[in-house]
Amino acid sequence: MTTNQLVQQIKKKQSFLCIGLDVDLNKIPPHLLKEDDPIFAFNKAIIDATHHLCVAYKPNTAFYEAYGLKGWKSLEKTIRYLNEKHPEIFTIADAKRGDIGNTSTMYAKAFLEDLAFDSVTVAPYMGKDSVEPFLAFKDKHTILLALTSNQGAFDFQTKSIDGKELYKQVLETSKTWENSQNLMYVVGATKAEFLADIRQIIPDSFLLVPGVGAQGGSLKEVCKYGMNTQVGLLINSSRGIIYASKETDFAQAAALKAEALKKEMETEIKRYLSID
Ligand SMILES: O=c1ccn([C@@H]2O[C@H](COP(=O)(O)O)[C@@H](O)[C@H]2O)c(=O)[nH]1
Repeated sequence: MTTNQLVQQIKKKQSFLCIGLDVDLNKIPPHLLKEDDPIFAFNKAIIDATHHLCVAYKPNTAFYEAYGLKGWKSLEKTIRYLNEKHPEIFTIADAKRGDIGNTSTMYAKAFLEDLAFDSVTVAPYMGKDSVEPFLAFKDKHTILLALTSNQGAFDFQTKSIDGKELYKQVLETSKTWENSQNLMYVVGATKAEFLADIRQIIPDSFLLVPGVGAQGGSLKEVCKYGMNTQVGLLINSSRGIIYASKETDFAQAAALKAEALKKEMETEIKRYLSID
């Protein structure tokens, strides 16, 4: 999917919501455990109930890898279902990969070619040759960890080296890489106050922003400092949406949570932009 197609979806739906499909068998409604593939049954119900409210889905691959081959099959069924039924929706494999060049090429093939996700999250710390293999895929996106939502982000990412914070060096240096137009960046909603500085360096890039909902980040603050003329934000919520109920109404309950966030997004779009 091109960035332009993503922007068109945001305008059409007046939403920049990304729903995280982080499926934990201990948290899903017990009646689903009788299904052949409880993870896929859960995801399908959530997707069917929420697809009109969001522009992206983000399965975190850890929640599938934890269940071995079965989990990988559930991930594959989920992405195939999304690509077949809702090809207009942007898909993110939150896998946080990155390795020496030839290994990164294999990771990129796995997520962008075989599973056919639109994007994959990548850690920047092995540098240019570990990220460029992902960037080589046309109309696919590499979402680089810039400033993460967790407390540990302050251990390294905000530390100054030669007078500049490491996360800023990641942003600046990555702009010089081949096919850098295919880059997006992860910035945690819990770090909204950093967004003004971040926008000075990457005014036009899309940001994937996890951390609203369960981690307590503020959607309003993220929009205040992070929205650009094309919106430029995909705000993710996982647990805050998908685990709204453990009963048979779980998908409807998830849709209500998603709708509440989407309404807030509509307000923010109206506040800062006049897109239609
Ligand atoms: O900085 C980061 C990078 C990734 N994540 C991931 O996003 C979701 C957040 O889930 P919630 O349940 O809405 O808290 C999850 O998959 C994380 O691994 C992040 O939180 N922060």
